[in-house]
Amino acid sequence: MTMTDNTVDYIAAADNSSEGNGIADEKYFATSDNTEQQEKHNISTNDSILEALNISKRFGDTIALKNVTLRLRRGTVHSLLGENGAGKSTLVKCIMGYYQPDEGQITVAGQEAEISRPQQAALAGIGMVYQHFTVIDNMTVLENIVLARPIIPRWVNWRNEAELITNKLKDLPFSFDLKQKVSSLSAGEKQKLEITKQLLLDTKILILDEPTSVLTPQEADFVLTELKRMANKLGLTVLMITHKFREVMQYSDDVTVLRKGQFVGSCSVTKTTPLLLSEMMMGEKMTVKPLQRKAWPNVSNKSFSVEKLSINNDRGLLAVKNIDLTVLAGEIVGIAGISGNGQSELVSGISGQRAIKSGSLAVDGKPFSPTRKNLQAAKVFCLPEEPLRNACVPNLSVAENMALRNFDLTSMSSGFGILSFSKIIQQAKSLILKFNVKTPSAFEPIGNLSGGNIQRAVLARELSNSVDVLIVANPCFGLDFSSIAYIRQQIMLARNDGAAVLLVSEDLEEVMQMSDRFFVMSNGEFIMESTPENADLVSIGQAMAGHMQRNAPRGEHNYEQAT
Ligand SMILES: Nc1ncnc2c1ncn2[C@@H]1O[C@H](COP(=O)(O)OP(=O)(O)OP(=O)(O)O)[C@@H](O)[C@H]1O
Repeated sequence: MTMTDNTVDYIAAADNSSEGNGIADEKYFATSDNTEQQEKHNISTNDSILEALNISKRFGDTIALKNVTLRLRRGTVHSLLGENGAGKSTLVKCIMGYYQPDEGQITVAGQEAEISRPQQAALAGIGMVYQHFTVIDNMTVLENIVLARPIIPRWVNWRNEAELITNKLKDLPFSFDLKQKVSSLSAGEKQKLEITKQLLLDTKILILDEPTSVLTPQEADFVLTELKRMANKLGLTVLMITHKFREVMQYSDDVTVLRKGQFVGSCSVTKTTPLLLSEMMMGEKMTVKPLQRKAWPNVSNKSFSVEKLSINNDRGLLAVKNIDLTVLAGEIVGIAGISGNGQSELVSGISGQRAIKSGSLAVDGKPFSPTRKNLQAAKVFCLPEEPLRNACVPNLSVAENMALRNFDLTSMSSGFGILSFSKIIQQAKSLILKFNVKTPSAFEPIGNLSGGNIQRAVLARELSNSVDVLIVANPCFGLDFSSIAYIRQQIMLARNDGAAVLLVSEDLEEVMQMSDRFFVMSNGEFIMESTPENADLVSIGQAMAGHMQRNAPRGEHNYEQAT
């Protein structure tokens, strides 16, 4: 086994090293004897609770997984790392029975497991918490818990169920009022309910897809501490897809890295560092350029403002309550907050996707109505959250999606109002190159791209013209660190070029890093305004969790006692 001095003891995948696939690197791929290496480096194969062995999966021409092996030790937290498109979701979907691997084998507790449906995974003791909530808002906590079972009885004795579940909850870390409607839970509570649903199913192997993305920093620490305790003390096994090195280093026992659909390495976290992990993910040393924030740019671009704005949610209830906001040209104004506090209604309202109940918008001081035509004329662009759902047509090609903003302009016509497909393809090819979108071709349906590449494609479309106002919502949700660095860089460049940028984000770190000033939004209102230099994470976390009195004077934080 060849190791450089500063290289952690990576464990090699069975056969990858000999295939000359472009990933193999001596320091990561040292031997073909996987078992021997694992035992040598203290990741004993004897206590494996789940093994996904030599898994391959192809979608048409795309090789999503090639000969990937993952071993989970009983009673550990195991992180699965990889760039966007590395194959993490495909691997866990193969384990959960959503996909059938083309090759390979899954074993649970040493026995080969036939998992062709998620229900079979549940019966084998494997449960998953997805990146987006699966709880049903209109039902109670109790109803959601019972409905999560793989087999639901025709007749449910709700009184007995309530008693049974109340008793079981005493042994679990999160508590709930079983009669409470899920719609009234915060995002953090919903996430705890998703985890609890699985734990109550007697799940032995819990798979989590970016479990902390909707949590405040304090909630994230609490949830991960509890899961690690349950793993190390009670024998639960946790597999966590994450892009956050802090979570890997602080809360995981082992880590496996995938790159371009292939196994790169697996080791105990005590034997690695974030730098080495990033190198394993990227296949090269990553140098993330620090964000270059220009001193207030001297620009003549337009500002964006809203006055006394109120917007209803889908149920007709007031979600945005009478807010005032001005974003000047050349500044990034952040809006921090836990999801479900009016941010998505705000973004959809000001970008013309939802009716405004009352109040007004202005660009450069002039009244503004966000119709498609006006957005184009005023150079207002938007990167909404979940771009696949909110800014794309999944079955249309990457090229067609990239042309959604300008297909009806004369510049994209071949004359007589006829669409020019060659111009659409030409535009896409140049944007794919410029924004480094990884896609088999411009003709690929955009829905087949990985999350990060969909995000890049939409950003490419929105930033391809000169921008006066840019509205972005959770731009880096679910992205790997290099895509995050890239997208933040692009947003900062737009600001430096004079765009007025409104950045709505549930990622506090992002708001603090990017904003010139920011608000915290809770229950439809701005309850705090500050600059990143003048605020601390703990106070903002408390404000986000709603433990701050509304309408506190600027810069003064009046907290109710945190519960
Ligand atoms: N249903 C599908 N049809 C076609 N291609 C797919 C499909 N699902 C995934 N892929 C492709 O397989 C590869 C792996 O995707 P996957 O979603 O597993 O990556 P990931 O590591 O989970 O990425 P992300 O972090 O962005 O979620 C990507 O190239 C993706 O475009």
